[in-house]
Amino acid sequence: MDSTRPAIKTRNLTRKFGDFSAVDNISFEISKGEIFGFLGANGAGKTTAIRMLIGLLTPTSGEASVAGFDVFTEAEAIKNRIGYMSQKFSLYADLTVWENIRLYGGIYGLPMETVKAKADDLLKTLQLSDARDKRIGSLPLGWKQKLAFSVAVLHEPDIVFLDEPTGGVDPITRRQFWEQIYEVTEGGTTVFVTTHYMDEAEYCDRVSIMVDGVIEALDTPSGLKEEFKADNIEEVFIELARGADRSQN
Ligand SMILES: Nc1ncnc2c1ncn2[C@@H]1O[C@H](COP(=O)(O)OP(=O)(O)OP(=O)(O)O)[C@@H](O)[C@H]1O
Repeated sequence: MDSTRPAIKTRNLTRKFGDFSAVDNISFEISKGEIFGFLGANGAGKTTAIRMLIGLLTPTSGEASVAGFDVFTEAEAIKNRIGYMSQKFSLYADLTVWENIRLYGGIYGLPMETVKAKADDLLKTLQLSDARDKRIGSLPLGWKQKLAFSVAVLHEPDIVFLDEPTGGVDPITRRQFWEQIYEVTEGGTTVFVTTHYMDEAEYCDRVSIMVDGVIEALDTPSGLKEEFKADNIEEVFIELARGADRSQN
């Protein structure tokens, strides 16, 4: 991918369901290798935005390109250049660790030799070599998440989309997960991540905060704290999300 071109670019990207604007004119540019935190309360429109960016949902209006491809006309090309992981869509619980890696390697079109070599490497790095033939369903959640991330970047995508990747695990396990994120960005991969954990927002290069479908703030964590005269991102988030109609929080 051309390093001068934004990894993701949107302009007035909008998705309506009937008269309801789930995502309302969002605009931003994300650089190659950037970690972009996409925050918002429940129902803010994060998943809808991600579904448009990964080519699963057609926008109602606006523009967006991902890895240089247009979301309206080149959705298939986008799918080949991205990785995706969410709490809801991840690895197959009934397959073993190795079977999952092999399956995804096949889906991504990698040669079997490459898949084997990558599997050896990643299992060693994650200290999971002994779990190679264990069913995914039998592993602790934190391991499943680390493995799901490794599988989502197996094909060395330009961009990886992570939708609440660390839900339900302790802070130390989440921190280890973020070490993996930093590692892939060193190789130039761009990370687009949603989270409800505000400490994780501080780990991002830039953060946007979405309220009722609209991006209300977008800056570096330190820039946001300065702008809102807050000690941490949680305070900024609460200040903005307080006015939301959609959130139950
Ligand atoms: N297919 C759909 N039809 C109608 N409304 C929808 C549809 N998908 C999402 N919505 C609505 O759009 C709004 C945004 O939903 P979305 O799932 O994008 O929010 P979110 O920020 O990802 O929330 P969460 O953090 O709870 O996952 C919500 O009010 C939701 O009910």
